[in-house]
Amino acid sequence: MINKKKELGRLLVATRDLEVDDLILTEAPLVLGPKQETEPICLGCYRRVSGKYRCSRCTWPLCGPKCEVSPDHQPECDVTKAAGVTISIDDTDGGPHHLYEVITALRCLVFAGREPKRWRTCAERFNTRYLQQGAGWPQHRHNQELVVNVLRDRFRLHQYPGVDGSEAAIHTVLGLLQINQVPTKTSYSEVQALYPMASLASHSCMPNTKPVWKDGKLTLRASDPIKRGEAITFIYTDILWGTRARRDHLRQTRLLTCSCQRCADPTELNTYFSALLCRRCGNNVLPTSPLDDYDPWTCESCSSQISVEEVLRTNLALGAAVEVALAKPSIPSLEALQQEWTPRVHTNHYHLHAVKHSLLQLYGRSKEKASDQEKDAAHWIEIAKKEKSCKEFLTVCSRLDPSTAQTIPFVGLTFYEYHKTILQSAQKHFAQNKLTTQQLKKRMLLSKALLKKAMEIFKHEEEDTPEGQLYVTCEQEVIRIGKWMLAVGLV
Ligand SMILES: C[S@@+](CC[C@H](N)C(=O)[O-])C[C@H]1O[C@@H](n2cnc3c(N)ncnc32)[C@H](O)[C@@H]1O
Repeated sequence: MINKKKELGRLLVATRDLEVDDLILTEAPLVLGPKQETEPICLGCYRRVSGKYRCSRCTWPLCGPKCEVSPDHQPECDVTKAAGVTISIDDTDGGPHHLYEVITALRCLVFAGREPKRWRTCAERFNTRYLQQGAGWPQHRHNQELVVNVLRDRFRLHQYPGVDGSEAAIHTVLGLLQINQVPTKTSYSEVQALYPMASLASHSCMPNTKPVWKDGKLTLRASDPIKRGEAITFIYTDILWGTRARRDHLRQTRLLTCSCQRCADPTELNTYFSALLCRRCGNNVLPTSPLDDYDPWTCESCSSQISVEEVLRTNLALGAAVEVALAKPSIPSLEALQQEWTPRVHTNHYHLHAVKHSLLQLYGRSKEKASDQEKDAAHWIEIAKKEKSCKEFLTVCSRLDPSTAQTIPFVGLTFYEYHKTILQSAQKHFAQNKLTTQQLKKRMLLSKALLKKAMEIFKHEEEDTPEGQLYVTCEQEVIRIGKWMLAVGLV
């Protein structure tokens, strides 16, 4: 049901008490398209493209002939062909390509021209805060140069029959998209979409829904119990960022200031996800009043304070170092980074959390397929570190995202990596007569349970995605462990 609240505007509320996994809605998008900033992707299915295949009608890079006739691709295909434009995107391996910035706005305008009544009914409900900012909005100049001018000068959208391609109309759809688009994870990449209902859901950093994209539709299920009358919420930022980073991002992209329970909690649900360490006594330094951007941070123990500017400088420097290290990850470089920064920030700090996720995949990998004899002391040290990192990573994620709805790739993969540590050390200790048969059986069952946890998390993922493939690997591994248990007489 659509409701209204002074501080939130329109919002969706539950019309009855909902249990976890209860269906809230299933709906097709009004318009779906690439995010404004995106790498070259197929405009039919949203896979990364190599650039080798071009649409025979319009020359946009696609992944093959099937996508030429995809209904999603038709608006820009028609407009590009009519304008006689040849698309030249040569560097498909590089980063985002500016030409993609026009696509979703163009699709909205074509849709508005073809189905004016449906567009108007929905657009009237959408939030227009961005539009009220007009040319004062920092994105306005960027949009003018890279979307409005391109759509008019190159694609001649204003001359395309039945479409309002005026500057004002283009800025309006860009404004509506900015605030009301729902990040939508298709099988191959994250895109943006406007939905008649889902676009009205409000934001929370502790969202209560689980979005699943299947067969061209968004299905929304409850990820937490939701009481009748309570808001249905999404997260419009990254759940694995610290509070200041999330709040800044939300203010810049959605013009909203979040004050949810996590944002208001200095410890971020007991994770210490943004905590720094005190230079004087080494204890946690936390925001004194987390919803105030200018208040200094205070040490929990000795009460000494750090200015917000220093906090931001520290996060910026650590973030930059992590970005460099993760671009070419290796155990020595990531461990060196951890060692350098753990005296300054909490071990759960969000930037170090990302480092941990990379390390937990790297540990034990080089000798994973080696024979038992080849697995030396260094390998077993790595396995011990891997197990510790997996446990720590999962503990933090379970507090920030108990349902795992928002952290599927990270948490699912970590459960998979975790099972390897239990399996390998159990087999080693059994071979060394350090485990009884019963203890071995318990370890094997734990290892299988971890795999099943990963499978549960990946169960909705398509088979040709990395997560879908990992689901299959987990399934095969469960069978392999079962056979091994049978062979050694454990079952
Ligand atoms: C996707 S729209 C949601 C529908 C919107 N409430 C409306 O009135 O049309 C996002 C906008 O809703 C408002 N909003 C959503 N969640 C909010 C929150 N947690 N705190 C403050 N404003 C919020 C902000 O104005 C934000 O830009």
